[in-house]
Amino acid sequence: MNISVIGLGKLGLCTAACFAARGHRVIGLDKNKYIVDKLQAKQCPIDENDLKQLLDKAWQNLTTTTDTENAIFNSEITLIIVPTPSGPDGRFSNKYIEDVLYAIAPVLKKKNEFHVVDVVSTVMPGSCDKCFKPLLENISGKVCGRDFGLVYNPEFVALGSVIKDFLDPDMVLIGTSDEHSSALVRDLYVTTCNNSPHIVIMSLINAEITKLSLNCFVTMKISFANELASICEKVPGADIDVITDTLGLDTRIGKKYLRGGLGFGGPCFPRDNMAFQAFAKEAGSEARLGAQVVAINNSVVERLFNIIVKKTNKNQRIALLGLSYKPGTHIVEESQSIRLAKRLVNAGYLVAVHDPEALSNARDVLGEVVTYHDDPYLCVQGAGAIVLLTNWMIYKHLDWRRIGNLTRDGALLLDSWRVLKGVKLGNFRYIGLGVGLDRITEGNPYEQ
Ligand SMILES: NC(=O)C1=CN([C@@H]2O[C@H](COP(=O)(O)OP(=O)(O)OC[C@H]3O[C@@H](n4cnc5c(N)ncnc54)[C@H](O)[C@@H]3O)[C@@H](O)[C@H]2O)C=CC1
Ligand SMILES: O=C(O)[C@H]1O[C@H](OP(=O)(O)OP(=O)(O)OC[C@H]2O[C@@H](n3ccc(=O)[nH]c3=O)[C@H](O)[C@@H]2O)[C@H](O)[C@@H](O)[C@@H]1O
Repeated sequence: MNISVIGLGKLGLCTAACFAARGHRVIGLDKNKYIVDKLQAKQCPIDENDLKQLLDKAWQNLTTTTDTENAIFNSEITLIIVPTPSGPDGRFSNKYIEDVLYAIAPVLKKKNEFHVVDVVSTVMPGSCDKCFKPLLENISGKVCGRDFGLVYNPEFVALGSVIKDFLDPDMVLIGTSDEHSSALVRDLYVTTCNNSPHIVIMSLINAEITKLSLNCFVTMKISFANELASICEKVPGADIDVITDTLGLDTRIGKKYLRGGLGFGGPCFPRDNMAFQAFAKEAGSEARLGAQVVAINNSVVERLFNIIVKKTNKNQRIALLGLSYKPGTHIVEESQSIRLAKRLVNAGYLVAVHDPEALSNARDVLGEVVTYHDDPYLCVQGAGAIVLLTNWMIYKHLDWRRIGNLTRDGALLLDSWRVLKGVKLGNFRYIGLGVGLDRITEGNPYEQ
């Protein structure tokens, strides 16, 4: 098929590369000159697992242009994958999508063949029917569903595994204005995915609500696990992992995204929850669970902070290991670790931080109020407490006996994801978040 993709960022370029590597002819368009120049030089401008190798298979079918008319005339479907930033009220802005639609609509007016406009960006429910469709119809003078098609086709991919998730999805969601458009988009995915996903076709509004509610449901699972973890902490002998691992065996629940720990962060989950609440309010209803999911997530940082306050002296250095919102990325947007760092600094603690990839991004957000370390052993030197935050694999494999000698005697070791369970440790007071203490000994109550 002939596809155009407008917006070649973290999701758009991976999408374009997947289609092109599977033999579809793809025209990519981005307003960022750096991205276009790099692609024209056959270089990969985005840091995402497997993208470089996929592009090697895609180059022969992937061209770039800065001309919208060229992109529309030479394709049957246009995917729009531009940002939809959140406003202060939690709603996503359609500004960038509208910019693209204003450029596409006059071309639709001129084009005689049927063309499908496929919005992939995450949008507020109601955007397609109330905003995109009237905009395109008014400017093109054509009728949506008859002369051109409008599709809402969000992706369920996580950063770091965008390509794997894209090629092996559980489902493909297609909201559509008409059957012809959904059939075209379905064929595009059938000929691209490695597996045979469920392909679900529905109205535009239902697809918009489905995308947002899926992310909110997943975060509800995470917050459930974190609430359970906070209860387990108070119960001698209780262990969050033993319980959630077993809960996950029930197919009504499932194991994925049920890990108690630091809570969720990043550029997607937190803002999707806020948008869902704004959407419910706008619809004259209320997302009561959603508000609790966010409150429980915020309280994880408070739990960590309170343990640190209780178990250390203010003049002791606190070493935070892991700053990105999850391992495998340098992104610190809405990172729980960054929140904890700010909370500690504001309370007067001396904070030292380490991360294998996110130090530079963290410095942009935190400034010089903490000390930054490339070497974890230097970060923990003389610390009264070490807090294991983002669960990078390297932390499990550090020489913990050596670290025991570098830190203060009996330093607190607070392990958000319990990665050190079973690891031989030095002289620490070890606390796994979500683990109740079954041995209370005077003077060193948290030793396990
Ligand atoms: N990154 C991800 O894994 C996921 C992203 N999404 C959604 O996809 C959308 C895009 O996200 P990302 O790819 O992460 O954003 P991004 O910021 O990495 O990329 C967006 C790209 O669009 C380009 N752009 C903006 N306005 C344009 C215009 N008028 N014409 C041409 N290009 C334009 C920008 O230059 C940029 O390269 C957002 O709505 C996001 O919520 C949804 C699921 C996963
Ligand atoms: O809509 C989006 O844009 C995307 O948002 C998330 O993707 P992403 O934010 O990249 O990352 P995830 O790997 O899902 O992790 C999100 C957060 O949840 C946390 N998490 C994950 C799993 C878990 O059991 N517990 C938990 O706290 C992680 O630590 C991380 O902070 C979704 O997983 C994607 O399906 C979706 O397409």
